This record gives sequence, C-alpha cells and structure tokens, in this order.
Amino acid sequence: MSSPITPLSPGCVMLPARPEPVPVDPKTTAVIVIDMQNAYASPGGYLDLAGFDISGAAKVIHEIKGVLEVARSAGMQVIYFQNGWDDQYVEAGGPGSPNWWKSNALKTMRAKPELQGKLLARGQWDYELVDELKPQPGDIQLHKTRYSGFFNSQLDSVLRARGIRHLVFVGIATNVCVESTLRDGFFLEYFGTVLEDATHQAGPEFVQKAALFNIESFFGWVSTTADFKGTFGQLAPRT
Ligand SMILES: NC(=O)N/C=C\C(=O)O
Repeated sequence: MSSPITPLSPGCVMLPARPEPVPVDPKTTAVIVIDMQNAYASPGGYLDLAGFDISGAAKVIHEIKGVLEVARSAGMQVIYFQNGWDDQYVEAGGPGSPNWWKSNALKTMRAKPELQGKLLARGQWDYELVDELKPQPGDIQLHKTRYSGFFNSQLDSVLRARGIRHLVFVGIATNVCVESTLRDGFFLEYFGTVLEDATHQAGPEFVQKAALFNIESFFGWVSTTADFKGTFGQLAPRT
C-alpha cells in the first residue's frame, strides 16, 4: 500500500506500518526505550509484585535488543528512559498529588511496608535497567518521574537539539508510559511509531489492543520489529 504522507526529507525510507507506511529518516529518528527496568520486566520487580502479568516481558527484552542493534547501525539515536523517584519519594508527590493516589508502586508499598524504599527508587535493583539492555556508548539515558517522558524531563530539548522529528517506541507498558509519551510527542509535533511486538501492556491483553488501536487511529503508527529490522537492517549509517 502506498502512503499518502509526503516524505519529509530525502533520507526518508518507508517503514511498513498501520494505518499506512510511514516515512522515516534514520538521521532524524530516535528509538525511545521506555522503562526497561527490573521494575517492569523482571520477576520480583514492581509490576510482578503488584500482581500484573509480566510473562511476556522476556520476549520483549529479546525483541528490543535486536531493534537497538539495527537502530544503532543505521545511525539512529537511542534514548533510554528510567521511571521512578528519589529514595525518599519526594518526587512521587504526597497525598496532594494524584500520582500518590494512583501509582500502583506506591500503593503496593503502603500495603506491604517491608517493600518501602525498594520499588522504583533510584539506587535500588528495581530501578535499574535489565541486564540484557544496558546502554551503549552514544546512547542517551533520561529519567522521568511521571508516566510521560516529556513531563519535567530533558527529552524535548535533547530531541530538538539533534533535529529529531520521529520517535520509534519500544518498552513497557504500552498502555501507560509508552502511550503517554507518544501522545505528548504528538502534541509537540513529533511523529510516533510503536513496534508492537517490542512492547507489553500493564493489565489484561485487551489493553494492549486498545492502546495500539488508539495509537494507529489517532496519534501515530504501529509497526513490527520484523518490518523495522527489514527496513533499516541493510542501511549503512549516513554521516
Ligand atoms: N512504565 C510504565 O508504563 N509504567 C506503568 C505503571 C507505573 O509506573 O505504575
């Protein structure tokens, strides 16, 4: 299917996607790795302890590893996010913050005081990126304290300084931090594409479908790791 979207620059190649192929120039594209921390992807991490099914996370880790290898060799910027707060949870907000009420990590620690100080706290194992996805030289690491990577973070200025216009999303969770960041990016005029099999939901399977439906219908594009690797795997990095 041809795309109605006019390529934005001569370096654009067409990435197969829903609802239509999307033009992507590796030089102006970043892969945003959302919160691949033990909290979200490892047994014994926050999501697991809070009762969410993380059985799909191991496959997602494997898929992301392959995507990042191709992205780096095609010259795309890789940006890792880590979600969480200082070890006193000042940045999480107190009862005056809706985050204090809604965060399942904070709720889990209130229900199980022995976990206090462990979940999503900088310096703790839960906060660390999973061993399989450690940043490489040239990658950028950013931190966030709320679901959207654009909120109170350096993301927008990091992207603008590099002329980046297109964001390819991988990570956990599709329906929370991935979708929140992609939506905020849309409002800031960034193009957003999710690689569906390199993401995983927090909640039942239908929320993965709902998040992807929302994204492809209203906010961006949905592609796959196979299409991403097939499209960019053969490209030599451009200078
Ligand atoms: N990384 C995320 O999508 N986080 C989702 C829930 C949470 O952090 O409580």
